[in-house]
Formats: sequence, C-alpha cells, structure tokens
Amino acid sequence: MNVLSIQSHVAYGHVGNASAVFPMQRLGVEVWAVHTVQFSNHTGYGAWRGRVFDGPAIEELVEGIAERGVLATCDGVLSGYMGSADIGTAILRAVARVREANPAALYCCDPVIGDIGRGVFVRPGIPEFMRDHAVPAADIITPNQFELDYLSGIETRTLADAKAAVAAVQASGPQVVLVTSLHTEETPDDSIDMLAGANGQFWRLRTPRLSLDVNGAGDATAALFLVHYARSRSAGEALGAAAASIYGLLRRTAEAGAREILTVAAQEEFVAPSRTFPVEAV
Ligand SMILES: Nc1ncnc2c1ncn2[C@@H]1O[C@H](COP(=O)(O)OP(=O)(O)O)[C@@H](O)[C@H]1O
Ligand SMILES: Cc1ncc(COP(=O)(O)O)c(C=O)c1O
Ligand SMILES: [Mg+2]
Repeated sequence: MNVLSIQSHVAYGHVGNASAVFPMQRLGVEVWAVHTVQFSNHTGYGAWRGRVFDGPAIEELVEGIAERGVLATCDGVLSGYMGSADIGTAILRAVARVREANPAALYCCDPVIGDIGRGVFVRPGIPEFMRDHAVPAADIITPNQFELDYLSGIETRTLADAKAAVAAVQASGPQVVLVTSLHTEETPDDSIDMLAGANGQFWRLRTPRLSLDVNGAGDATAALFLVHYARSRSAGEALGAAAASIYGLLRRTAEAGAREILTVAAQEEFVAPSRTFPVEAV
C-alpha cells in the first residue's frame, strides 16, 4: 500500500507528518511524505523556527512523483493542517491527479480547524476552505468534536446530536467519518469517546481519559484510521484498531510524563496494541 501524506513536518518531536508517517510505515505502508511546512518544533511550545511552503512547492513535488509514473499505484492521500488556502488548493489538485490515475484511491482529510477550549487556531479562510472544498472532496474525514460542530452547523451535546451531525457532513461528500475526542452527555467524565459513521451505521468506542496534554495524537489517529480502513473497508474495524493503538501510545506517553508523544519508543502499539476496547454499534 502506498500513501501520499501531505502535512506539516517538525524536526524535533511528533506532529503532522512527524506523527503520521512512522506509524503507517510500521504497518508496512510506503509513505510518500510531502511537507507543507518545515518547523523546528510544533507551535504548542509558543516559539518555533522554520518555513511555511506554498502551493507551487507542493505541486512541484507531486509533479515530480507523477513523472516517476507511479501515481496509479497510490492507494490513498492523507492531509492534515493546511497553512494556507493556497496549500489546500494544491492538496486538492494532488487528490484529483491521484484519482485520475487510480479511481479507487481514498482521500482522507483531517479537517484541522480548532479544538474545544482553544477555539479556531488556523488562519482566516481555512475553516471555510475545509467546509466548502476539502471535506466535500474527501472519502474519509477525521474531525474532533469542535470541527464536527463547525462543519455540520450543529452544536453536539448528545450522542443523537453527534450522529445527526455526522449524517449532515456525510451529505456533503465524505462517506466515512471518524469523530475524535467526543464528549457527549452520555460520556462519563473519566472517559473519552470516538464515533465512526459509514453507510448509515454508527459505532462508538470508549477509553479511559488519560491525564496528559500533547500535540500530534490527531495526526497519528487519522493515519492509522486511513490504513486500517483501506485494508478492511470496515469503519468499525478501523475504529477498533486505530483507537487501541492511539490509546497504547498515549498511555505510554502519560506514564513517561513526556511532552512529545512516544511515537518511536511505543511503536509496538501500532502493530500489537497492549489493550483493545469494545466497538459498540450505536
Ligand atoms: N487525554 C486523552 N486521553 C485518552 N485519549 C486521548 C486523550 N487525548 C487524545 N486522545 C486520543 O487521541 C485521539 C485524537 O486526539 P484529538 O485530541 O481528538 O486530536 P486533535 O489533535 O486532532 O484534536 C482521541 O480521539 C483519543 O482517542
Ligand atoms: C505545525 C503543526 N502541525 C500540526 C499540529 C497538530 O497538533 P494537534 O494534533 O495537537 O492538533 C501542530 C500542533 O501544535 C503543529 O504545530
Ligand atoms: Mg486534529
């Protein structure tokens, strides 16, 4: 399996491609990593150095890959944080080129917009770009609850609200939706839910809430979910596999008290998670 992953990159630590690429490789996937930014470290530190690339820089690399004659062997495209709408447009052009070469290729868009508590943390214009262009073009999206609310225009308080919001977003294009970090009125305070929806069916998975504050977990989650969905074509199965790996990774990170997720030290969790959780049809 070959995945074109177009995301931010950091030299130190693990967010964006620096969080997503290795778990996919550990699962046996060839990853074609295109970086939208190259920063020293993630922006959660408050200070960083490095450069933001632009649309033409992304298109140039995709052109070079196309010149190798390999686009037809690309099974999926993964995108995450978009620095500008210009980069977003380049990503959607890459998706169109891959689909032209391989109509079966899946586009998984992590619609990074913001988070509960932090609000919108992307540049002006990006939320609208995600909602009006990127999400409708995707086969799979992996919003957190804040992003689900924005994309659907529904303020989700209950599981029924979340299901309605997923259905509303599915009507705009993506058939498979994974909601991360979901907390509804039904969710116990010491727990965290994920909700997957596909073909009119919904599955919920609940894990303990760990005491940690890290970045990059969503990027790894989208990557793992794409790979497991591409292989199984079951959103429920992909939910169970991705959630178990992420939980194992974060549990190890919390135990170590680390500021960065333990992508390398906890790599066994990507292939053989130490704990699995029931996937409940809801
Ligand atoms: N404190 C936590 N405890 C347990 N799991 C967590 C915690 N934070 C994140 N996760 C797991 O990581 C997944 C993705 O993280 P999330 O914070 O939703 O990503 P994003 O960075 O995109 O908002 C969540 O769905 C959840 O399974
Ligand atoms: C450059 C960059 N990309 C991606 C992310 C994604 O982090 P998170 O998964 O916490 O949203 C961050 C967060 O700080 C970042 O700085
Ligand atoms: Mg995210």
